[in-house]
Amino acid sequence: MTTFQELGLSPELLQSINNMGFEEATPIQRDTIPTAFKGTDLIGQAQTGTGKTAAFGIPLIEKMDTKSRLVQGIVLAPTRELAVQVAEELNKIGQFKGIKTLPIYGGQSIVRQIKALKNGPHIIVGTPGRVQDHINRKTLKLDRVHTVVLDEADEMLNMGFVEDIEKILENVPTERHTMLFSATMPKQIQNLAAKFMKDVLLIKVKASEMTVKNIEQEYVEVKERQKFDALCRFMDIHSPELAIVFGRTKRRVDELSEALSKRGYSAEGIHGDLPQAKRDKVLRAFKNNTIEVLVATDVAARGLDISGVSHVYNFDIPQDPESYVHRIGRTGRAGKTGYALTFITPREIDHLYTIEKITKRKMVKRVIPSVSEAMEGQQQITLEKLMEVVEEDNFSGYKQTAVELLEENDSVTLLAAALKLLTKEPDTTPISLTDEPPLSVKKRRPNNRFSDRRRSGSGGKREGGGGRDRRSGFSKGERSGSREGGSRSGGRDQSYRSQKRVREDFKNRG
Ligand SMILES: Nc1ncnc2c1ncn2[C@@H]1O[C@H](COP(=O)(O)OP(=O)(O)OP(=O)(O)O)[C@@H](O)[C@H]1O
Ligand SMILES: [Mg+2]
Repeated sequence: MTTFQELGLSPELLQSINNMGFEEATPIQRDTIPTAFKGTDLIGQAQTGTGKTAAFGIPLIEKMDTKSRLVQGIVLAPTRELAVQVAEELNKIGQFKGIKTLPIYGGQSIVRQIKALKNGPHIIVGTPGRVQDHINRKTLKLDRVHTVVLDEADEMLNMGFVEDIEKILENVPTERHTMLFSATMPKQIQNLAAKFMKDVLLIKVKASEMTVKNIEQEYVEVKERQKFDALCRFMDIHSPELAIVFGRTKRRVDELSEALSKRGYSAEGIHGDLPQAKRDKVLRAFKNNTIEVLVATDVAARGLDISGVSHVYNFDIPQDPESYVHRIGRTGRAGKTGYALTFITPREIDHLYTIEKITKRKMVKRVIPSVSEAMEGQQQITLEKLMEVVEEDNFSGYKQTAVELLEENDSVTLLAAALKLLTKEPDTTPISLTDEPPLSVKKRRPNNRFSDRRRSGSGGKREGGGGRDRRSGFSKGERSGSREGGSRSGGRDQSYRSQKRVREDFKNRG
């Protein structure tokens, strides 16, 4: 165990870390913070949800000069929501040192951002498009920046972003400290990264598997037409606290969230073609538990830290193993348990093997639950809710009516009727979902992945690895306004009940 004190943090940072409830450093924090303090360029790779943000955030903030009103540090992130989330975390870490971090991203009023930039933030967390926009307008100067971080570095350095990053870095002094972080770091991206750094050190937290152990991973083979009913049945059985359902395209997400709502689930969709205000609203509702199911493109696959996400459903198989790792990493964060289920159509089975090979982890095969199993699942949920009310013992106003009812009916009949009333029975409301063709082999390859993004057509538009840019389907009109797109967020605590439920689900699946 390594404490933050042992890592040599200043009293101000120790105070904020303590306020944030961090008791000990995670392995990536333990391994990277001392190296970062020395100013060595590094690539930090560790599994999803293991505290990479603070691993770069702590040294970044320690290096800030509070007396200066110039921007000294910049963090680049692939999506808007992730930029916001990272800025929030940095503001927490820098709270007692008086370090101000400002997120700047597309889709938000540029005038507001220009005003905020004049307030002298020490650190900027931005999406590449909007950062470039401010550089061009001369509303953001990076000539005093001494530390640069690329969060989700492999995503940032893919072909869709690399030119933007190069352009931004041209504005930063060459004498700088650069840090790259991600849960995945394909070899070719590591090689590319060397171009941006000096004597780079790869700090990789050793793990036998690429995904965290506490995420239960399963798959189910389904025909395209069976997918939706299968999803509903699985969700009825699992009863997720919060679930993310990933679809391949924007159209898919729209249709899926509408179909789920029709069937009585509390679901909303998020993707890069939605106005930023809508994206913010949906994500806020998900974090507040106002909605229980977030249907998303890969825009929500990277970095988002929403506690309470107990289940991830890959309704469509991800485009590549990296995307799989990040998608399922939205659950099972900070040591919590999680569950991920991937739908595979018969022609996509090879993709499953590739994912298993790269992640070094086998998924357990499931079969589609029957209607009666789904029904049992729902009854179980009703029972749990009922027993909670019984424990709360706050229903004396109903007792007289109960006594009267029991005079004319037997208790089993009454209870069964009440259970029926409370149970969400399997619903067969017709829905409309356009078939998605199976993922083809060539689209999986990282090098093709990016050109796929550029090619994305209108109907079933792909979002690409993060649904960000003109190249990833974030498309039109984002040059000056809302170019990058994307999405991520911050968190709550998973309740005991949901954890218990997850565990019980695991047991039920045997
Ligand atoms: N030392 C710590 N002790 C306890 N919780 C921590 C610690 N460090 C970070 N966390 C919390 O763990 C959660 C995950 O952290 P973070 O989002 O930085 O993960 P990540 O490694 O960047 O994941 P991803 O690869 O998905 O981006 C956050 O809620 C964060 O506040
Ligand atoms: Mg992260």
